[in-house]
Amino acid sequence: MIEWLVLGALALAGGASSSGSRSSSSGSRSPAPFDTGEYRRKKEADEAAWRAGWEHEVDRTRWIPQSVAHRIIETYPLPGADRTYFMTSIEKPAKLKELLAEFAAHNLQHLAERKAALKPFFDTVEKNPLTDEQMDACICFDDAVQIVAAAGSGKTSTMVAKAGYALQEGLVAPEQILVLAFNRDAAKELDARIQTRLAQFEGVDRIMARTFSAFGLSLIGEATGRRPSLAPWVGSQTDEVAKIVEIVEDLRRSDPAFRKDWDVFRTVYGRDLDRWSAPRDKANPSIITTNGERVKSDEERIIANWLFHHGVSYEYERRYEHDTVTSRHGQYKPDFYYPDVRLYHEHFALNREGRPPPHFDGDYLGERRWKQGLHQERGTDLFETTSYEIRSPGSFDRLRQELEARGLSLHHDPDRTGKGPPPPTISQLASTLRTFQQHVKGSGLTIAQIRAAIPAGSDDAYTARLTRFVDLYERISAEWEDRLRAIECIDFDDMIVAAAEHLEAGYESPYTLILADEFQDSSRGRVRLLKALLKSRGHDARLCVVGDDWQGINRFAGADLSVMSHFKASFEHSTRVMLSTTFRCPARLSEAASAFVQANPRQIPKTVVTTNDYEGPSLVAYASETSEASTSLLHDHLDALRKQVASGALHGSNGHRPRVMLLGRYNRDRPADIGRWQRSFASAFDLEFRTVHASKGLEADYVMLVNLTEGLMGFPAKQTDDSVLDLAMPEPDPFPMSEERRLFYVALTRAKRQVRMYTTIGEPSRFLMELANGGHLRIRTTGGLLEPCPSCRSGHLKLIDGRNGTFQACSRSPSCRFKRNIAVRSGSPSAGNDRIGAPMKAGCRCPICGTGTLILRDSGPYDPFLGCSEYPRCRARALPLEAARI
Ligand SMILES: Nc1ncnc2c1ncn2[C@@H]1O[C@H](COP(=O)(O)OP(=O)(O)OP(=O)(O)O)[C@@H](O)[C@H]1O
Repeated sequence: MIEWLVLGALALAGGASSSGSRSSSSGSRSPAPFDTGEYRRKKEADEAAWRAGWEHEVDRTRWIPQSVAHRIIETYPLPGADRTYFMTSIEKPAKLKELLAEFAAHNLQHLAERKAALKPFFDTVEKNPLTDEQMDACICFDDAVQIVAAAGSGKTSTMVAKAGYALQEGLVAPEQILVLAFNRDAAKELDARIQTRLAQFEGVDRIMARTFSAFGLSLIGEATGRRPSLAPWVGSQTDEVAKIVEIVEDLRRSDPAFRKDWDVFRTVYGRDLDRWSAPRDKANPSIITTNGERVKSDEERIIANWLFHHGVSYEYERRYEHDTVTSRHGQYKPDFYYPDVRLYHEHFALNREGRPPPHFDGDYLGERRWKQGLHQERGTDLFETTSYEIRSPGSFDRLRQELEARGLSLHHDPDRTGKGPPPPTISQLASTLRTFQQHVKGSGLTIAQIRAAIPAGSDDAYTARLTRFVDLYERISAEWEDRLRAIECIDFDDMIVAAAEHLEAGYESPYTLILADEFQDSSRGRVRLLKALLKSRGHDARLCVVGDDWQGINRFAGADLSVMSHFKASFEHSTRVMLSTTFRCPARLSEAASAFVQANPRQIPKTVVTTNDYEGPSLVAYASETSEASTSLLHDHLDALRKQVASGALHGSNGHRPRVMLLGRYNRDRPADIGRWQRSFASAFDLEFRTVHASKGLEADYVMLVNLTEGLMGFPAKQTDDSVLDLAMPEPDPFPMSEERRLFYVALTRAKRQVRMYTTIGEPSRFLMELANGGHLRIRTTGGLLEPCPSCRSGHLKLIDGRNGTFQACSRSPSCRFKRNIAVRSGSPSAGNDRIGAPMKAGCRCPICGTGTLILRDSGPYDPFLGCSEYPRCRARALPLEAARI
């Protein structure tokens, strides 16, 4: 549905006509206290004269864009003379609304007429006849149209058809059409599709289909007569990151102050902190320091890493030197102890006002007083830090002073290695810096503006890290610019900005229809370029962008998803059109994927419907003991598919060979045997491996998501949500892992039939558990089903043989304390049975009576079941684990 036309529908329902002459009584909001015949005639004459003044500006054989109504209201004095400023300010908005409704009603009829008249064209312009909403998107020629599309809704078809529609109707000449794409492959595909599908139009080869960058470069060349050169290292994310690494290494060599700042940042502040006010993510139970200790909080990890890299000898949670066990207190273990100077150190999660986070329960401040009193009473030394202090710029100043005052000498050693996870590498940080730089340059931000964006006084902000990051960025980006200048080159961000500047300074663009694909991947720099293209043509250019904010996965390359939600604010007189029919995913898959991605309330809501009536299971998951077992299961499944194809039981969709796509979060997820598998299954189906990023825009019958586990290199990946990026964003997205969530959505929506997910029992991905929790799938294991924990929603339930019988507990214990008694008294009274609510292993202790043993009974009229050895005294029954296997 086209947003604006709702107004037209209302106008039509109210009896308004779209003809040029209208009675003022139908829409004018002017008060008429003495509405005599003479007054009415005068009013009608005024209205007719007013309309006659501007009617030549309106082409009623075409779509009338909203800007026409706005221009009329601004240019032509309202009907009737002698208006006061006050009357005009009241009447103008009402008259504008009336005119917009009138034009919307016209457009609604125009839409219906053109659909009917051009049916043969719309049925053949693409491979499949266009749907109603695709035709709407083609015919709607508003000033700026935003097509918000679902995955698999035929975005490319719609773009091609829109260019074809414009040519068919003579709205533009081929050389006035500009099609912009995000990357080279997409630009090539669009160009090829336009050349084949629109071959009947003369001059179709003059349609310009380019990437934003290639277009920017040629525009600068035409505007200045000197085409600029791109630096040899730009264009590939890998090369750009390598350049940052080179700059960092050079600066470390040449500047000792930089070296120190960089090394301290990498080893102590390299990883981000969770928000102070949010409960800790239970899916991440262990926080491990570089030295290898398991600590209770991220802030403790940072303190420990600072101590470790400064060579301070410390003990974490060592037993206090005095016995403190009473009826109320256990043995006290202070957070840190410095044996060389006999100093205890407690770190408290307190904000600037001295309050603990809202989710803390218990008497946290009382505990603190107890600890302070204890040290005073026993005459031991206590040093305290708080969250506020550690997160503030001078985070470790007091601790350093205290330790040095006691005679310790501190030396930072960035190369010290421990048993725990090492700090991020130069190249990992360089990647974050490059992404940050793309956002900063794309938005034209200055260092002062970035510094001003560092939140002051917020409990959650990690200002110590943000400040240091911006200091480093300032040095590195200055060096980047120097190196560009030295070889008289520019980078892509400069190029987009420079192209926009030429247009803004008066260079006239020849394009009157601008189509931009994958708009969700645009930076603010690209939006500026599109605005400048429109402005350079005055009123006769139209923009149409196609995007799916649910598939915004290029933040790492400078994309700023807020361009989608801010479209209305960025482009005057815009309209939104939805493409909500997917031709790809089956209903259940589409529903699960839509619910999953919309868990983030920032995503634009839409209801996706599907034309795919595949009814088999569209989402299945398998958890194995090890990743090797998981790969072997995947191979078995591929072999089973091969057999089904060979026997004729399975075919590809639309008469094609079946296509199977293995997807991984990283390249390293590629199965080692993929080459061999491709050869041995070649007779049955096409098989390939891709990263999820590289699968964008593609589809397959079966999608198999491998290595779907938690962890640093898992899915979701941990390092993509760095909060430093928020400093360069107009509207940071506070929803955790939002970019990874969208990436997962992209993976799910590649499948035309089924998505199979492969994980391990120990570390299933939280995304997978969320789907299981939402009832969208069941996770199969070799031992039965993996039931998600209803409390933390990221762990799964395990059977535990306890002193008082068997119970279920969360795999994330002790971080998640969920426990459940599995005995359920639900047997019918006549049978008198006690059903056990989870499949059990034969031979384990009966959870109902606690004394008997569960024995497999497989004789008689019933399916095999486990019964208690104490029968008939105990009538417990359970499903055996083996029978639960699917
Ligand atoms: N009107 C239509 N009727 C039937 N099938 C269509 C129609 N339009 C497009 N399709 C088919 O839908 C599938 C998805 O199209 P396409 O790849 O263009 O979608 P997309 O919106 O670009 O997808 P994604 O956003 O996931 O990259 C293709 O197989 C295409 O041929």
